[in-house]
Amino acid sequence: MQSSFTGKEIYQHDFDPRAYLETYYGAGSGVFIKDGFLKFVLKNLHKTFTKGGVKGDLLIDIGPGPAIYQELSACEVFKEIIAADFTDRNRQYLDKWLKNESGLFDWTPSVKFVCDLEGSSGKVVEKQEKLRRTLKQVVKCDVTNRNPLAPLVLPKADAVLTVGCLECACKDLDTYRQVLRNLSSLLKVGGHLIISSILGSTCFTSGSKQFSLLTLDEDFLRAAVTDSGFVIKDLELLPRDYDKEMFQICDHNASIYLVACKQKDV
Ligand SMILES: C[S@@+](CC[C@H](N)C(=O)[O-])C[C@H]1O[C@@H](n2cnc3c(N)ncnc32)[C@H](O)[C@@H]1O
Repeated sequence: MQSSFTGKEIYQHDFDPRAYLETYYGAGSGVFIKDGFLKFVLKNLHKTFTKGGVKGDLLIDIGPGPAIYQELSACEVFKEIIAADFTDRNRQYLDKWLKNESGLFDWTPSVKFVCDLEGSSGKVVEKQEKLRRTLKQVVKCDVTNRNPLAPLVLPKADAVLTVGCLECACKDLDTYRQVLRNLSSLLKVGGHLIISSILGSTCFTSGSKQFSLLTLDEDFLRAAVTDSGFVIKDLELLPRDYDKEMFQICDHNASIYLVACKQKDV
């Protein structure tokens, strides 16, 4: 299995958006459907953007890949969402979704799940149109840059959301700590950082290609987020029985979801 770091250029060249979505989110057979990760993240995002009180003008979604599920709850409480990913193909895929082009991956099951959580079952079409109105821009991003969105300079955001990206983008724990500071620079003081990551794995497979994962654990994340000038407001763990075909496992087979509030720049 892959052991060396597969950086951003490998994503640019080898990461196939559709293959990734089918493998991990495909109805019934998707890895994240079967192991409960998708519902874990959707339930926590719903909690964060309702009872959790996280809302505002701007949310930046860092490393969305071709996925939109992670924005379905946020689009009810943010005026604007900006999606920011490194690869051209992922951004192009999101742009196609925004244009409601035919033949794209069908997110209906995830949209329905979120509508059910919101007590608005049957509003699947309206929910997707709401997200299409709220997701205003899809921009290039490299989280290892001090300004991850350079050359774009945005107003400070009320929230930065990142799911399953940082463990892919960082070659080591020091880089991860620096990336947290980079993401913090995008946020207002009092703004929220929302991270969901896979713990305890070194590699995943998508479209027959292997991509490295920085091996993370709860203790490291708690310390790194706190040391980056945040106070952790919510932290949930999902013990998972990873699909051994798709992931190379170390230990701590779990996923984490955390919400932290920015106290200061560091
Ligand atoms: C496993 S995918 C996560 C996709 C999605 N967030 C999800 O929840 O399934 C990892 C993403 O990280 C992005 N990525 C890798 N290196 C990056 C970097 N240096 N800066 C920004 N994004 C990066 C890739 O383009 C890819 O879209």
